[in-house]
Amino acid sequence: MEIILENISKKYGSQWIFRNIDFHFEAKTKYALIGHNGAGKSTLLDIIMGKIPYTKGKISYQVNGNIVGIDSIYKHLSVATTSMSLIEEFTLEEILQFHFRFRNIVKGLNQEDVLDLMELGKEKKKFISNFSSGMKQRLKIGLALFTDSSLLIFDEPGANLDLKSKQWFQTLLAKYLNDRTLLIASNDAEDYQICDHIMDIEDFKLVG
Ligand SMILES: Nc1ncnc2c1ncn2[C@@H]1O[C@H](COP(=O)(O)OP(=O)(O)OP(=O)(O)O)[C@@H](O)[C@H]1O
Repeated sequence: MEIILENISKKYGSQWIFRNIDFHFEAKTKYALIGHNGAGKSTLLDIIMGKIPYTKGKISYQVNGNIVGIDSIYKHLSVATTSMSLIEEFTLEEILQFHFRFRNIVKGLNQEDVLDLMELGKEKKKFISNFSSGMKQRLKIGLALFTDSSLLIFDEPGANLDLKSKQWFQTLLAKYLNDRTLLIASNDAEDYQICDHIMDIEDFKLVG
């Protein structure tokens, strides 16, 4: 997916988070968004995914040269953020069944494969409410990564992951990203080592 930001500005109350931003996220390219706490990384991702409105400007999206409207962008993206919640009353098995009733699994995999790849197969009867924070993060990452989409968004994917899980994330990302566009907000270089470009949200310039 290609994402074109034209003159984008965002204000909360009287506070401008960013103003007059022009940027072109190219298709099939991997971007890291970095910047100090409160710089606006999550705000930008939330705008791109259509979760919150922007104040001024225009965003357009294209998949394989076709324009996608903001009202149907959700069909093309998959997301894992620390702020999103999981349905705690479901077991792991139920949440996968529920999620993949609405979204397709990436080609070549089935739900059992997804359980195995998340390394949570033994927990399939466990309620999400009884998952540890790291297990929940693995699940969020798995649901996003194994959903067939053309834009993958991760906001602080390394949150709550131990060293082994961070390695697990990197390995799976390298194997299953395919030619999707990737946006990762993080200040931990380990999380975004796979990225082609690093963008500093403070001035919207590529720094790597
Ligand atoms: N709903 C909101 N209402 C008012 N201000 C908000 C709201 N959400 C975010 N902000 C403000 O917008 C600014 C950017 O926040 P944002 O969460 O996008 O930063 P961030 O770069 O993701 O930070 P972090 O690295 O701490 O996650 C902050 O000043 C924050 O307080």
